[in-house]
Amino acid sequence: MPSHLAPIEIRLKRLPHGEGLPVPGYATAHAAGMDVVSAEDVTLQPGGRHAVATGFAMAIPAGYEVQVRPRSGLALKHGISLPNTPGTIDADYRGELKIILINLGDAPFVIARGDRIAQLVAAPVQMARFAEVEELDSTVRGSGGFGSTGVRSS
Ligand SMILES: O=c1ccn([C@H]2C[C@H](O)[C@@H](COP(=O)(O)OP(=O)(O)OP(=O)(O)O)O2)c(=O)[nH]1
Ligand SMILES: [Mg+2]
Repeated sequence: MPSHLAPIEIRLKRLPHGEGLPVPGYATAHAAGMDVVSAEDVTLQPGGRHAVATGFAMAIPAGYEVQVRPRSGLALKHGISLPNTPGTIDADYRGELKIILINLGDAPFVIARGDRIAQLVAAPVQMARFAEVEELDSTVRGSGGFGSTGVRSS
């Protein structure tokens, strides 16, 4: 296993209402995301959103984050997504992990406690700082953006 694939350890605290729920984990050997389940029964109306409890808090090692991503099956079949995807779990956050779900489908979506609702991807964080300057170096692109390279010539 390449060294960058060695798993990091994330301390996990089970909250009282997380009793009996599975620890988030990978469904297959090389899955990128750990499935996380709901700690509550909730119904999302079409267009509705809710911060769904997971029953866990965590302490991510400094220099890492956890990204919260939708599950494609729920997205495709039911229009269930995350309005803030990918959600960002900071290394210094000690509150409960919540999954902000939105129902983009046209039918109410019923979530039962224990249902897998999202997936968690651990990732390194490159810290940076801004150095304010008077002028920036010039490039071929310049200020072109937002589709500037997609314009057809004829
Ligand atoms: O889907 C999410 C997104 C965030 N969080 C928690 C962990 C994260 O560290 C904290 C803050 O998230 P974020 O920085 O995205 O939100 P904010 O609106 O900037 O709030 P804050 O001012 O608290 O940083 O909220 C979740 O539990 N689930
Ligand atoms: Mg923030």
